[in-house]
Amino acid sequence: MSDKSRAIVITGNGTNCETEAAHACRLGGFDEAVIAHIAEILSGEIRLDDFHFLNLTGGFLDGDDLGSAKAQANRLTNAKVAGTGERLVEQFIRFIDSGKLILGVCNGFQLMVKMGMLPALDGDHLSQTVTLTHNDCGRFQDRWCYLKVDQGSPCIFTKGIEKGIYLPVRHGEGKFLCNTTETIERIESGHLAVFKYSDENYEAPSMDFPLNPNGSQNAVAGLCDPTGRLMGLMPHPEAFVHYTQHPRWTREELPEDGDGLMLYRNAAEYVRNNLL
Ligand SMILES: NC(=O)CC[C@H](N)C(=O)O
Repeated sequence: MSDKSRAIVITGNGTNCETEAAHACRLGGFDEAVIAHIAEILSGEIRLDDFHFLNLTGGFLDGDDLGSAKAQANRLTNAKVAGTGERLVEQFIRFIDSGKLILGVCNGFQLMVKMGMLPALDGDHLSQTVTLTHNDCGRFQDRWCYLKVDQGSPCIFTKGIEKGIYLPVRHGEGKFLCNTTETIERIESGHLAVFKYSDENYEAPSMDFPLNPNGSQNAVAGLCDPTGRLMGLMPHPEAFVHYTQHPRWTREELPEDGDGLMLYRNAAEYVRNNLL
């Protein structure tokens, strides 16, 4: 592979925000960010092996039919890559095992949990143990949320975030739920619940609507796996990379960078330091 840091954004079957995700990767410091249709990957034209950072974006995969991202999770788990004899999921596992990074945003987070990539408590990235389901309020939520960061987390994307970040959510199925109490306990004790919906001072996780827009268990908004290299979150970091995207930018003094940019900067730095 070249000495350039390379990000890939997978699109198709109902994704959106791919242009924003690729822009955030470039702004964060990646030398290249390629937007690839899932068909180009399944046809073997583009290989995940040629990239360091995989982005699974937001959207409405298969129209959210069968539950958000469920059909795509089944497709990606079972589909073969043309001309190679291997299943696409083998490319995913090789990607993970070679120390690379994956970020799933919103529909991409839903896809990661439904494929089993997160939280992957025992290092098994293909068994589903948690889900994201219909918001408690019964409606789509489109609003900005305060996300308290867990500073004890192994997550590589959140290094240097002091208290929390402010990002928009746009989803109908963002309620995080675990299959058993043991799962949530292990997520908590491993500091894998990287972001929690909180009050505006990032002091305490909140179960109150609308601070917590969906009723997520333990107010979980984002998760990482035990390696810290795989992360998913319901809010959209790519939607706040510059201060003019903030809802009150004409009235408040804000730094140039939007809060979401930090995740992409950290990813680019990690790749430069560990994978090139
Ligand atoms: N913005 C998104 O990615 C939406 C995610 C998903 N389709 C939902 O509504 O829950």
